[in-house]
Amino acid sequence: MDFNFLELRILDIVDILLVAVLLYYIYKLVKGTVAINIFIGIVIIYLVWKLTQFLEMEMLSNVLGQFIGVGIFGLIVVFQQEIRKFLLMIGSTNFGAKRNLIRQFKFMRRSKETETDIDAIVDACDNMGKSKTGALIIIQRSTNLEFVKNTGDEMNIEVNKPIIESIFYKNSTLHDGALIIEGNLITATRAILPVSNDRKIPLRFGLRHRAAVGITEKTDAIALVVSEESGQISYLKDGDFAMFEDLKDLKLKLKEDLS
Ligand SMILES: Nc1ncnc2c1ncn2[C@@H]1O[C@H](COP(=O)(O)OP(=O)(O)OP(=O)(O)O)[C@@H](O)[C@H]1O
Repeated sequence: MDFNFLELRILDIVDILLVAVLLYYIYKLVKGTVAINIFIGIVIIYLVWKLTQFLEMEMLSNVLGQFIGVGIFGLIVVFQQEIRKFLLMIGSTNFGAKRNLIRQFKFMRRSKETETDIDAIVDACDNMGKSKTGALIIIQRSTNLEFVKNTGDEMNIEVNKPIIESIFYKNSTLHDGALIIEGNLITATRAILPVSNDRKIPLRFGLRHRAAVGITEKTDAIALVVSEESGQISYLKDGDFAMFEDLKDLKLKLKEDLS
C-alpha cells in the first residue's frame, strides 16, 4: 500500500515536471508573437464559458460549448506554425545531450582538439568589428543544427581566425548568411536561419540580429553577431542579448556556456 502511495507521488511529480517543461516550450514558442494574444483570447473564451455554465445561461453556454468542442481543430489551424516549430525543436534535439553526459566522466573528457577555439572566434569578431565587416556565427550546443546546415553549404574546416575573417570578407562568395560551428569545426556557411518575430527587439537591429535571436530561441545554440553598421559584437543565447563588459569577459562567458 505504502509502496503504491510512494509510486503515485513520484509519478505525480514527474507529471507536473513534464507539464512545466511543456508550458515552458509553449511559452518560448509564442513569446513576443501574435500567438500569445490568440492564446489569451482562447483562455478568456474558456473562462466565459465556465461562467455561463455556472450562471446556468443555457443559450450562451451551448454556443460557447460548441465552439470549445471544435476548438482543438481550430487550435491546430491557428497554431500551425508554432506546432511545426515545436515538433522541429523536439525532433532536432540530441536526446540525452550526449556531449554533456560524456563530460560527466572525467576520464572520458572530450579531447583538447574538439574544444571550440573561443579565442580565435572572438579575435576574428574583434577584427571584423574594427573593419565593419558583418558576421553571424552560430555555435552548436546540444540541439542538432542539421535543419539549418541543410540550408547552406556543408564544410569541414577547423576553426581559425583567418578562415573566419576570410569567409565574412565582403567580396567573399561565402559571406552571406550564417556560419555554423560544431566543436572546433566549421560545418556550414551561408546557412539561412529562422528569423525571430519578437516585437521587443529594438528596431535598429536588422535581419542578421533577428536571425541570431531566432535560432537561439528555437535551439540551445549560442550566437555571435558583428554589426556591419556599427562594428559592435553581440552575444546571444536563449533568444536574448547577453551582456558582457569587454572581449575578455565575452571569452570567459562563452567558455562557461560551452563547458
Ligand atoms: N535569416 C537569415 N539567416 C542568415 N543570415 C541572414 C538572415 N537574414 C539576414 N542575414 C544576413 O544578414 C545580412 C544583413 O542583414 P541586415 O542588414 O538586415 O542585418 P542587421 O541586423 O541590420 O545587421 P548590420 O548591423 O550588420 O547591418 C544579410 O546580408 C545576410 O547575410
